[in-house]
Amino acid sequence: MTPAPMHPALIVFDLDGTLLDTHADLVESLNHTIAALGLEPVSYDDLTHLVGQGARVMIERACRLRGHPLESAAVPQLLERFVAHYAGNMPGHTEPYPGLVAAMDRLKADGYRLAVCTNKLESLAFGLLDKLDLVSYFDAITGGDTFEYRKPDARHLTGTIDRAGGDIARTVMIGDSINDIAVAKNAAVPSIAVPFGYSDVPVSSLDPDVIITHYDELTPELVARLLREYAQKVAV
Ligand SMILES: O=C(O)COP(=O)(O)O
Ligand SMILES: [Mg+2]
Repeated sequence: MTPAPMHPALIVFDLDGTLLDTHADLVESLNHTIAALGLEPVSYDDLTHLVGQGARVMIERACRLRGHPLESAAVPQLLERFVAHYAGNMPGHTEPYPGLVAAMDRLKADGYRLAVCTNKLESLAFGLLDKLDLVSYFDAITGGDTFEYRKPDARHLTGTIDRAGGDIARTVMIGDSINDIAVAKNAAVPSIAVPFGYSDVPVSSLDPDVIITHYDELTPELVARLLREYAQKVAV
């Protein structure tokens, strides 16, 4: 009997703080948004506590931080202000992290598929990756509004895997913060954490399977080993 063809292995990336260093533009657009309410700007240090659940939650958290909790009716207009500013300035100061593009080239040359699973709005994620000429690397790009659920709900990751034509048993999730490692655990997928993003706690405390400090470490061999070891661990 001919064995069933294996799905190509898939690497699913978080976006903000993982693929791209977006912090300067997030802070700028957030401060532009809350300035409409006369609130003092937030800083990069604040961002690690504000980002993670998409723009709407980031705006709500920033206003609360500045002592101005929002009525829910006020949110849509502020979200619109944020999106218009952010989309109008893309790509701004945003850049891929060092070594990312070379790592993606290496993995694709080895037959890996790549996808993005972010809590950023899908249109902003797609638009930003497009401005940076990175869209063609990915078989799927899903955002916090693509489905009716988002990270850390396992279905955001499993839905991304389906769209990318991947197989959950041959998928690795890579991210910078708690939602990414939690979604991987919730979906029973191995995780890689990067410490250069926007986590408000050390990534080691999130208990990822591997931590890489630079994309030079993201090799086909590392991913293959991680998939092998995770499968053995689950089988025990
Ligand atoms: O925009 C956010 O709040 C989070 O985005 P991320 O999931 O790509 O880190
Ligand atoms: Mg992130």
